[in-house]
Amino acid sequence: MKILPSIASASQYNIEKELGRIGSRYYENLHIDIEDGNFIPNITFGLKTVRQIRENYKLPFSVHLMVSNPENYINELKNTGCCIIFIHVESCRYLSEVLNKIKSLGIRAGIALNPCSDLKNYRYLFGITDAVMFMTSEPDFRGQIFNPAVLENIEEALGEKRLELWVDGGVKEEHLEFLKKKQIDYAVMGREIFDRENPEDFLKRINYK
Ligand SMILES: O=C(CO)[C@H](O)[C@H](O)COP(=O)(O)O
Repeated sequence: MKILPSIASASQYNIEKELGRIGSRYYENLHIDIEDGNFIPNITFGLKTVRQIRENYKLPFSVHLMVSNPENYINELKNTGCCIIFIHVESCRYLSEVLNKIKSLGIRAGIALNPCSDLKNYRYLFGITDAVMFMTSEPDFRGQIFNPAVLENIEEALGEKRLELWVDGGVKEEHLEFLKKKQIDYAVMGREIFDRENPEDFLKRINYK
């Protein structure tokens, strides 16, 4: 399992400095939550900020669109070095259309599920989606406490299908063993990384042990 830092949980006042604190050696890509104040109440980054980070930072981005109408963001993200874009299953009507649009740009496409959504209802997308992300807490400032119950029925929902599995929300070091047992491939971590005195050392320790 690989750990990815989520820049939305860093100090928004000091993005450049925060990127310096995590360096670029000990993780695969930078996780960016784009939140629009509509799909969820909080607002994080706009596309202009994403483009400016791109100009000054070399690793790929995994982008998590926590927005209404994610289809409006896809073209703009084309040249920003995204390795994967997640759209929320609750955010638009025609999910397969948006996933195919992302893939047509040569970017991997994933579905993200809020804690209340049941993966079983999205099995029809298993042939299209490259990955599934489970929100392991409610998004935004709603406590964001890791809830293991979100992952209770994933084996049943997945059946024989082997999809790349991600988790995001409230993940702490103490949850990593449980997540490995659940065969999670990527765990996104925000506060657990950026609230540390030396986040780069932490990434080195958990990703390279
Ligand atoms: O910001 C978020 C949702 O709004 C995400 O949950 C974030 O990527 C992870 O943050 P944390 O690990 O601090 O819960």
